[in-house]
Formats: sequence, structure tokens, C-alpha cells
Amino acid sequence: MTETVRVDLGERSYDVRIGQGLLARAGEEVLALAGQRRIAILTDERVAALHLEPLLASLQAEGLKAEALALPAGEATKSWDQLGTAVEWLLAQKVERKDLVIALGGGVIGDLAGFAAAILRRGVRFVQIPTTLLAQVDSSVGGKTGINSPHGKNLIGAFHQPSLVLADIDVLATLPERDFRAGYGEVVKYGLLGDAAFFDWLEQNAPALARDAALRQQAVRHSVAMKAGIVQRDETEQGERALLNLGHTFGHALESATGYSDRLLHGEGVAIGCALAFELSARLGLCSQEDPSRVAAHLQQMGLPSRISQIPGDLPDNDALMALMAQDKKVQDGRLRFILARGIGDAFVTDQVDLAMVRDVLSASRRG
Ligand SMILES: NC(=O)c1ccc[n+]([C@@H]2O[C@H](COP(=O)([O-])OP(=O)(O)OC[C@H]3O[C@@H](n4cnc5c(N)ncnc54)[C@H](O)[C@@H]3O)[C@@H](O)[C@H]2O)c1
Ligand SMILES: O=C(O)C(=O)C[C@@H](O)[C@H](O)[C@H](O)COP(=O)(O)O
Ligand SMILES: [Zn+2]
Repeated sequence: MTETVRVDLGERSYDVRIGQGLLARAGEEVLALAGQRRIAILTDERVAALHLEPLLASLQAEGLKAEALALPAGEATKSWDQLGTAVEWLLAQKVERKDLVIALGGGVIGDLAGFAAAILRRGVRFVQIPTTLLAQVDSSVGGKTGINSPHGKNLIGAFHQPSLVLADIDVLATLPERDFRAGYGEVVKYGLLGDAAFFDWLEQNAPALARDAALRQQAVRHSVAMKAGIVQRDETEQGERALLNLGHTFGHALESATGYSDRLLHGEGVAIGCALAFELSARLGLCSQEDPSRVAAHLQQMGLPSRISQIPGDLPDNDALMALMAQDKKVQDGRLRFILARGIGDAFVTDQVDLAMVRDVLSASRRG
């Protein structure tokens, strides 16, 4: 059964449809949204090999004309170079303001295609067809788009909401195990930041998510509904939305330090970052010492890293990691802001953090 979560943002409102077989029905959905418009699909080479043909067939069945560009797979694609390639290709396709860009892929393609759509002719509509667990529960919803810089993650970007999100949970069947696990890092984040009962549910059910479609759909829908609620209340991260950044201050610095490479996937960085945020919260006396232990145990159970020492290869020292954190978008008046927790499901934003303690937490996590 297809379920719909509405993201209510006035004239920028849209539906997130979650269910099985949605890729094969994408043509109908797109036709209903845009009529007979030109369609330009941005995807990556791995996803194209697996899922582009069914999408094209579905669009053609509705008489829709579509062209596709496949970019290299992987985080390094969120770069100026690939953004330029995508935008110039869209212009060469003569994509007009009322046409549609479709992002078919994981968070990398969703972020890059969304940003390309935001700046093309000062904004064209786009549809997200997320093909990773991470993209279905998080990146396809909420309108954060952008690319990375050597100075830090997602430092160049725009808020640009999609017009529709089609999350077909069947396409996750082809996702490599490591990418599925990494995506789970963002699922568990929702329980940790604001829903203790969801975290309890995940402790019981998450090991079965990869093989049980009904549980997977439940987890995706719950995550999307939580994100939609937060985004509706705070679209451009003036306050509450920063909670979705739990684990990211640490995680983004670690991703930059590892060169946006396969050494550390985004969801793995988030997992380590969540563990560090709870460790820091416990050291500050905000939550009990059992909370970080419970978080780390669950991450381990799910095959996710929880410590910096689990990242392969050399890392820069703590000074360099702190310098990367200083580029975080949550920095205000030169002060770092962290998402900390009073307990599982009870996160909050603060700039009242002793940086010496942050360094201690980094050092302890490096020791393993
Ligand atoms: N905009 C947001 O709100 C937001 C939220 C969370 C994460 N992000 C961003 O998302 C990115 C990470 O996204 P990701 O984890 O999806 O990575 P990704 O897009 O690189 O996808 C992971 C890998 O899976 C492959 N793949 C995708 N779908 C597949 C499928 N169905 N079958 C087989 N292979 C498939 C891709 O080719 C890639 O190799 C990061 O850049 C992160 O910053 C953005
Ligand atoms: O949607 C949000 O808001 C998030 O913070 C979701 C995060 O999972 C995502 O990684 C986001 O791209 C991070 O945002 P950033 O502003 O720190 O780049
Ligand atoms: Zn994230």
C-alpha cells in the first residue's frame, strides 16, 4: 500500500509517497504533476545501470519525453565540477522554467540535482526519486540542496523544495549492504533526537529492516513524518530544524577529513557523530552514562561504527578536526553550536560547550 506524507509549506507544499512499485508508476505521478513537460533526469552511473530503464519506460508509457545524464557515483560528485557538468547539460537540453528535473539516486544525486534545479534559470521544479535508504528517510525531504567544498560539507547550496518525492522501497533491494547500514545511521538519528519510543522500536525491529518490506516501509514513513513535521515548523533552520543535525558537527568534520571518500560514508559519519554527541552529553552531566553505552551498543548491533578509531587510515589531529568543525553552518558569532541530549529522544541545541571537553571526547574516541 502506498502511504503519503504531506509536507505542508504553503505554496511550496508537496507529497512524499512511500510504497512498493512506485518507480513503475512514476510516469502517472509525473504526468499528474506537470502535464506534458520536458523531463531531464539526473542520476549516477550505478543507479542508471539498475533503475533508469524502468523509469524511462514508465514515463514513455504516459507519452512523456525524457533525457538522462548519469554522473559518476559517490560523494566526490557533490563538487563544483560535476555541478557545472549537470547545469550545462540541463541548459543544452533547453530545460525551461516549467519543465521538470528528476533526481534519480541517493543523497548525492538528490543534493546535486536539487541545487542544479535551484540555480537553473533561477529555479525550476524538481522531483526526488530517492533510491537509497538514506535518501528515502532524509535527504529527499526538506529542500536542503548543495555540494561540498574542501572547507567543509554542503557549504555551497540553497533551500529548494522538491515538488514531489517518490520513495519506492523495492528499489532498496539492490542497495549494497554497507550503503543500507549507512542509511540506517539517519533512521536511528530520529529516535535519538526526538522519539524515545521509536528508538525502543528500532532496538527490537531494526535488524529485520533489510529483509522485511513492511517494517522497512514503517521505518521510512515514521522517519519522513518526523522530518516533515520539523521542516514545516522551521523550513530554513532558524531553530528547531538544527536538531536534524544531531551527530553532524562531528560527522561532517570527519567526512571532510577523509576527503569525501569511501573511507567514511555520510551515514557512518553521522553514526559516529551521534555516539560522540551522547558521550559529550554524558560528560557534561546532561544525560546518564548509560545513554551513550546504549547508543553505541545499538550502532554496533547494526554494523555501524561508533568510534573514530574505526575509520580506516590516518586522520588529521584534533586541531585540524576542530578547525573543520569551525566551518559548520550552525556556527553563530564565531561560537560552535552542538546538538546535545538530556537523554535518548530529548536533544537540544546549545553553544554552551567547553571545547576542551570536545577535544577530550575526540581523543577518547580515537583511542578506541
Ligand atoms: N539534503 C539533505 O537533507 C541530506 C540529508 C542527509 C544526507 N544528505 C547527503 O546525502 C549524501 C549521502 O547520500 P547516500 O548515502 O544516499 O549516498 P549516495 O547517493 O552516494 O548513494 C550511495 C551509493 O549507493 C548507490 N546506489 C544508490 N541507490 C542504489 C540502489 N537502489 N541500488 C544500488 N546502488 C544504489 C550509489 O550509486 C552510491 O554508490 C551525502 O552527501 C549527504 O550529505 C543530504
Ligand atoms: O535536513 C536537515 O536539516 C538535516 O540536517 C539533515 C541532515 O541529515 C543532512 O545531512 C543535511 O544535509 C545536513 O545539513 P547541513 O546544513 O549541516 O549541511
Ligand atoms: Zn545527514
